[in-house]
Amino acid sequence: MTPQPTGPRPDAAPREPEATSPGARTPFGTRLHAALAARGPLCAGIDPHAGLLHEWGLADDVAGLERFALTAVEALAPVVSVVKPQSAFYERFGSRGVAVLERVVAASRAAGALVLLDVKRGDIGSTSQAYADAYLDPASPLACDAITASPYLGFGSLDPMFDTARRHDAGVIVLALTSNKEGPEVQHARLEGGGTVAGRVLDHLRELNAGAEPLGSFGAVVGATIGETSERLDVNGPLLAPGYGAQGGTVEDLRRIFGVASGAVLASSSRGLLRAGPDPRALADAARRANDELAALRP
Ligand SMILES: O=c1ccn([C@@H]2O[C@H](COP(=O)(O)O)[C@@H](O)[C@H]2O)c(=O)[nH]1
Repeated sequence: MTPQPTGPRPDAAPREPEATSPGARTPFGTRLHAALAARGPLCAGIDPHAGLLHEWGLADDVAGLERFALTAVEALAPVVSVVKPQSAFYERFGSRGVAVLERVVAASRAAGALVLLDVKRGDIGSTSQAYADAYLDPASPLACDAITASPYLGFGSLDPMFDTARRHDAGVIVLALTSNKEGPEVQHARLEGGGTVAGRVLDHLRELNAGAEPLGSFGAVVGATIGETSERLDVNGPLLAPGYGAQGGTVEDLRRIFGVASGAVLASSSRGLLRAGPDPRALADAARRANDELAALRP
């Protein structure tokens, strides 16, 4: 199958208000706050699963990947506040897959969406710096607005990412209470001084975001599927909620879990949304419907 051009189609749906302020020195949290108000809380995951390529009538190869990902971007990036490509689905095709990811990032930003790259990086500090240079420095070919990070080498090992993000007005969203059933084994573990591992991550994020207005740039991943939690989720930063859609999380779950912090929620759906394709209009309509139902989260 021949990859299609990514420019706007003459019959494309009208674009929602601009989510970003290109070129402006504006912190990620401020840009996200404006994007949520302009376009709503839906974060569109662009995850080219082999099964989805098949459902769309595409081959599970680089040409299929490119067609799938760029069609999804063309349909969704003009509509949603944030696009979240999951890096693994591009990396599985090696350097040519990563080249497609670079185009996904560039085309999404050109269409006015913020790009949160889901890479869940975390390592010793010196390597964390290299990850920060790869994803958060505008000079890098894979520079994004924000990335996901894993704190399990110790929260402080992510400092180079936070410092680099501050320098370049980018964001870092850290795993706290993930949507998968295996997460609690580590995240609910109790610390010697009291509290849980997840609670400590949330405390660190609250400290990093102290005084930031209207929203800090350092956020937490808290799944829409976690059920009940007694953790304080108000970190004055973005709350990325994967698990909405295909994993079973609903708007009601989000309201119950996040309560007063619901205004900072970015509800992420990948498969649930992408199954509306390959028709770009059907994809864009599915995103609008999701944003309409998620409007119940706004204060
Ligand atoms: O706790 C987490 C953290 C990240 N994810 C990622 O979000 C999407 C979910 O995809 P769906 O198709 O909407 O289930 C995927 O990229 C995961 O890697 C998560 O699910 N849970």
